[in-house]
Amino acid sequence: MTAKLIDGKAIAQNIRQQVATKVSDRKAAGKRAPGLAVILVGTDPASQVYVGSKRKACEEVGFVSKSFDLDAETSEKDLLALIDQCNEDDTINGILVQLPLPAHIDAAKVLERIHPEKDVDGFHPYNVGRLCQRIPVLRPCTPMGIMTLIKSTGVNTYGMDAVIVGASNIVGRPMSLELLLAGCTTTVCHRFTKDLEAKVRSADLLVVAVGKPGFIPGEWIKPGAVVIDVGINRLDSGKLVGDVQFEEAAERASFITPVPGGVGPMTIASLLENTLYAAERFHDHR
Ligand SMILES: Nc1nc2c(c(=O)[nH]1)N[C@@H](CN(C=O)c1ccc(C(=O)N[C@@H](CCC(=O)O)C(=O)O)cc1)CN2
Repeated sequence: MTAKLIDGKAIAQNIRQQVATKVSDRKAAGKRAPGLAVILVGTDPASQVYVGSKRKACEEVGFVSKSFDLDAETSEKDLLALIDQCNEDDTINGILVQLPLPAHIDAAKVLERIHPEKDVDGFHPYNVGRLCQRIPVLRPCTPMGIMTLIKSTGVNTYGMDAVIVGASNIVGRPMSLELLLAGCTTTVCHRFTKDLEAKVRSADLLVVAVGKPGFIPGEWIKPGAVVIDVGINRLDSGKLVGDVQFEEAAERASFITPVPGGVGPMTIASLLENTLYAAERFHDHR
């Protein structure tokens, strides 16, 4: 392997430590611990794991974590009423609704109901619009964490050709806005993209978020490229792998994220940063 590994686990741990120190300073100054409401609808096993990790991370940094576990049959109306209640609650600084939601619930409507100042996932149209206009406030957690990883490499992103494979609302689209803000010329690829191989081969910086194991062959990687793999795919053997063929890609890239231990831990670290930011910027006067 010639690429340097970007150690997301270690970088995330460092952020968590910094957040914990700030929370304990707040408490020493007589301020309330930030509160995060984590809402899970249904019993999707992966969502249960992620929500469990988020709640544990909150407790470890000294936040107050409020858990709402709702039945898969919960109506959209009841979920919206719970969000209204959290919006009104002064002890809650951040509200997170774990995705995906069951099919009978309109996710866009639910995310739009969260008050933008408590939208620590950064999915509300207000916050996405702010990022689009180069005045970000609360930023979507996975792309925000990826920007922290890219910064840690010391590479200068200005003028880079960045290619993103995957155009989801959670990763691909906000990622394109982050990279544009960081001076990249950005291409977003999706299922209708023609000649994906040529686009990937042209990338100085490649972000892949499609959820298909080994989808990008290592030989497509441009020599010296920075490769960020967002995919987390569990094989029948139980092994976790990304969307990029890691060993082959690592022979060509300059920097690469591993799976696990790359982007995943940064999603939770960014959530903690956003929750602390929301408490300090919007709610300390209460
Ligand atoms: N409301 C949200 N829902 C979802 C988001 C989100 O940001 N907000 N993102 C994903 C899932 N996700 C967080 O919710 C998430 C995914 C992965 C990890 C992580 O730490 N992964 C580890 C491996 C964990 C494992 O063993 O499975 C890693 O990559 O090292 C954290 C959070 C969808 N929903």
